[in-house]
Amino acid sequence: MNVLDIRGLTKKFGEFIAVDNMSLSVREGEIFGFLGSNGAGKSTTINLVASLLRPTSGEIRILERNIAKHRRFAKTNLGIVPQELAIYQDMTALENVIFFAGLYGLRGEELKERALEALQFVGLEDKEKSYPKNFSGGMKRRLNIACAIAHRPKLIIMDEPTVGIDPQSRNYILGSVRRLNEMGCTIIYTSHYMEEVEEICTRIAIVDHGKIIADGTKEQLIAAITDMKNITIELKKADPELAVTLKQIAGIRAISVSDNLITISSDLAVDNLGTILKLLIDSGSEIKALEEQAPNLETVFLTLTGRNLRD
Ligand SMILES: Nc1ncnc2c1ncn2[C@@H]1O[C@H](COP(=O)(O)OP(=O)(O)OP(=O)(O)O)[C@@H](O)[C@H]1O
Repeated sequence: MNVLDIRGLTKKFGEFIAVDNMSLSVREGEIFGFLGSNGAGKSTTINLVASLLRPTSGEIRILERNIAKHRRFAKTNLGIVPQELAIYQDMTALENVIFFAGLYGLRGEELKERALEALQFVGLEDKEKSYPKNFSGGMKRRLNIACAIAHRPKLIIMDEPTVGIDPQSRNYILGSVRRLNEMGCTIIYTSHYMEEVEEICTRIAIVDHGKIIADGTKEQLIAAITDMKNITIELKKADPELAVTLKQIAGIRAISVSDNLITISSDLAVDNLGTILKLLIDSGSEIKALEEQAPNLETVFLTLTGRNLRD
């Protein structure tokens, strides 16, 4: 069964098209990765699924029911972990979870039990009476998750839940995504961290300019570009202008320069390493490391969008 179906979804802000005739299905039991660089349209799509925005056109179905016609059904079956923390600083951890779970229709003892269970799930059971203003970034993120899952939704959408937190909390959150999935939840996970998506997602969609430009398992996505290679070059100092000159070299399909790292997606069949090296040396660049690898998910993203995920 499909937990989510998006058909021909478009969202315009004035003349600007943020989501462009998007179609997508997420099946029960998947951990579905939604990958896209800044402004690709991920949060707008999520806000449309959450009914926080109205589509310009198109249809969204949750568990095969149109969300515009079955608002209550959609709400009770969906849990959203928003990108921006949505918690009240002047309410205790438990009060926060009770407040949000209450919005989904839970009441009385059941509400309190589920709220305590959700706090336990994210490892904050001993913090029920504490105020989030005293929490670390990672604890606030975990509380944010507890608020979204206490009503036991079938579909949970997490919008970059690991941004700016310590590695321990990050691992805790990734572990909880897996446990939620094992308990029967379908998860949509958006992230800027390719390695997280590679680690936990069973299927991945790449979003660019409001469209899904590729969709499949990690292996399927990589198999589509086996004729490519990935070249990474670490320089003492990388000038973004280098991308423009490197782009002229035969075989190079896409380049990204971030910090001191140049990532190149190139045709496997073209032997261009010598030309690349000569150009870098002629430009006065100091090369610290150079590596040629088989394509990975980063290469797929770079080849298809022409950008690095974090550009
Ligand atoms: N309310 C709005 N009014 C006008 N433009 C908007 C509005 N909301 C989003 N946009 C634009 O729509 C595009 C898609 O934004 P969106 O937030 O969906 O991207 P995203 O993929 O979630 O990016 P990020 O990773 O930065 O969150 C952006 O260009 C953004 O500026």
